[in-house]
Parts: sequence; structure tokens; C-alpha cells
Amino acid sequence: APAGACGGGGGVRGRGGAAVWLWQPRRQAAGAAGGREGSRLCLQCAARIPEAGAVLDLLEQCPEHQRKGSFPVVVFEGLDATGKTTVTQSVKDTLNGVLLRSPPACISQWRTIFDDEPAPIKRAFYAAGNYILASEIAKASTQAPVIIDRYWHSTAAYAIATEVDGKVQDLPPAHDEVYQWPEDLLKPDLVLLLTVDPEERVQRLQRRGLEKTKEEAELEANTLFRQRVEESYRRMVNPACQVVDASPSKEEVLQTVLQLIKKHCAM
Ligand SMILES: Nc1ncnc2c1ncn2[C@@H]1O[C@H](COP(=O)(O)OP(=O)(O)O)[C@@H](O)[C@H]1O
Ligand SMILES: Nc1ccn([C@@H]2O[C@H](COP(=O)(O)OP(=O)(O)O)[C@@H](O)[C@H]2O)c(=O)n1
Repeated sequence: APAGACGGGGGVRGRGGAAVWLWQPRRQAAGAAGGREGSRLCLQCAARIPEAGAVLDLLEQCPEHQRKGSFPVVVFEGLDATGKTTVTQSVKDTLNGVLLRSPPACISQWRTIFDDEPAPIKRAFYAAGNYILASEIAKASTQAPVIIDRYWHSTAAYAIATEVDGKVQDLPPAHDEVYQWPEDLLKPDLVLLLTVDPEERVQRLQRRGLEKTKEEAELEANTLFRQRVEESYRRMVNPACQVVDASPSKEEVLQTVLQLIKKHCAM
């Protein structure tokens, strides 16, 4: 496998803007983004994991530079239990849309394997998942509105927040290229960031009572980590996230979201 993909200071650059930071020593640990090429190289390095080969095969089957169809593509982002699953389902039903998620169904059975791997490999899995998802978005958006539960912003925000220790002030500065959408990844029309205050979020988590990912357990325990994820979300640009207060009732949140979609997307 090419040297420098997952370790060492590599000189390789992917096509996407976000690719650059995989290769900068300070940022390598997150291995977060790396665009399509970065995640491909990192998964090649992880050849000892059979599933890495399977993800690579799927990635290779997806043409580069996917283009969106004429229907709107709307992404929902936010911490766990902010209401993404609830609202995406309702929006999909209301708009007769297609509901997709990152990572896409074709690789999601391998999540637990990659979640236990070192950060760069884990991030390469999620990054590759976004490029595979882009093919599905391209296809679906020629037929109907596409609603997506997590996409690139999740991959980037969690990776940035994982790599940095400490306070929000220790994040890469606003306008840093880590907050840029990768050039080679299909862009949505609208990204909505659902936010609820920490107490409400913990209550929702408890009410739901599902098993948490390791990272989500940490999120709950670690206020600083949660703040870094949220702040990273807020710094993402091109496209930026529109912040939606998701603390009102499910019906109210749905109405707010539908209004925003109507306002920002030609339908
Ligand atoms: N607007 C809301 N008000 C109160 N509870 C909500 C609201 N939206 C979602 N919930 C509840 O909060 C929990 C987490 O919501 P969910 O949609 O699973 O979040 P996510 O997909 O972001 O993890 C669920 O039990 C859900 O029923
Ligand atoms: N596009 C994505 C989606 C998820 N992820 C990772 O998956 C975790 C969220 O998984 P989850 O099971 O809580 O997601 P939901 O089912 O709550 O949407 C985040 O902590 C990220 O590490 C990612 O990096 N990129």
C-alpha cells in the first residue's frame, strides 16, 4: 500500500479540498476526511481487514463526480438523540421522498468492525461511505426529493472533535480548510443542524433507551467533546448548516423544517 496514506507525512493529495488535511501531521490522527482519494488510500492500508476490501470494491464501482438530479436533496445533522430519525421519517412521508442515511445500508453491517479500529481507518470507512452514498443520492434525486440522515458534516465534525483535546478554543480556527466540503463530493441543497439543549438531549437518550455507540457514551460524559462536535458543525461551510432549534414538539419541528425546505429548495 502507498506509504503515507495512514501514517507518516504523505505528500499525496486527493482532489477534494478536505483531502489536504489527512496529510498534515497535526491532523493525521483524525484521518477524518481525506476526500475520496484519501479514504481509498487509507482503506488500502487496512488490507488486513477483509471488510476494508469490500468497502473499496463498492467505492470503485461508484463513478466519480456524481451529479444531483432535479429534486431537492436535504441533509439532517446533529448529535445523537436530537431527533434526526424522527424528523427525517416525517419529512420523507410528507414529501413522498426517499430516505437515505450515512453510512449507506450496503456497508452499515460493517460499522461495528470499523468503529473498533484506529481513528484514521474508522474515518476512512465513514468518508468512503459518503462517496458511496453520493451515488445513491444522484440516482434517487432524479426521481423524488431525497432526505438524508447524516452525511459529510457528521464525518468531519466527529473527526475534528475527536482529534482535538480540550476546549472549543483549541479547535482549528474558523475558516480553516478542515471545515470545507470536499470538492469532489456531491453537495446537498440544504443542510439542517438539529440542536437541543444538553439536558433535553440526555432525557431523549434515556427515553429512547437504545444501546449507545462508544462515542455517544463519551459524548454524554464529556461535555467538552459534545461542544467541540457542535461547534465544528457550526463552522462547516460550502454548504454551511442551517441551525434548527429541535426542542419544540415533533409536530412543531416538522413544520419548521418543511418551511425551511420550501424556502430554500425549488419544489
Ligand atoms: N421534537 C421532539 N420532542 C420530544 N421528543 C422527541 C422529539 N423528536 C424526537 N424525540 C424523541 O427523542 C428520541 C431521539 O430521537 P431520534 O429521532 O431517535 O434522534 P436521532 O436520530 O437524532 O438520534 C426518540 O425517543 C424520539 O421519539
Ligand atoms: N456520516 C457519518 C455518519 C456517522 N458517523 C459516525 O457515527 C456516529 C454516529 O452514529 P450513531 O449510531 O449515533 O448515529 P445515529 O444512528 O444516531 O444517526 C458518529 O459518532 C460518527 O463517529 C460518521 O463519522 N459519519
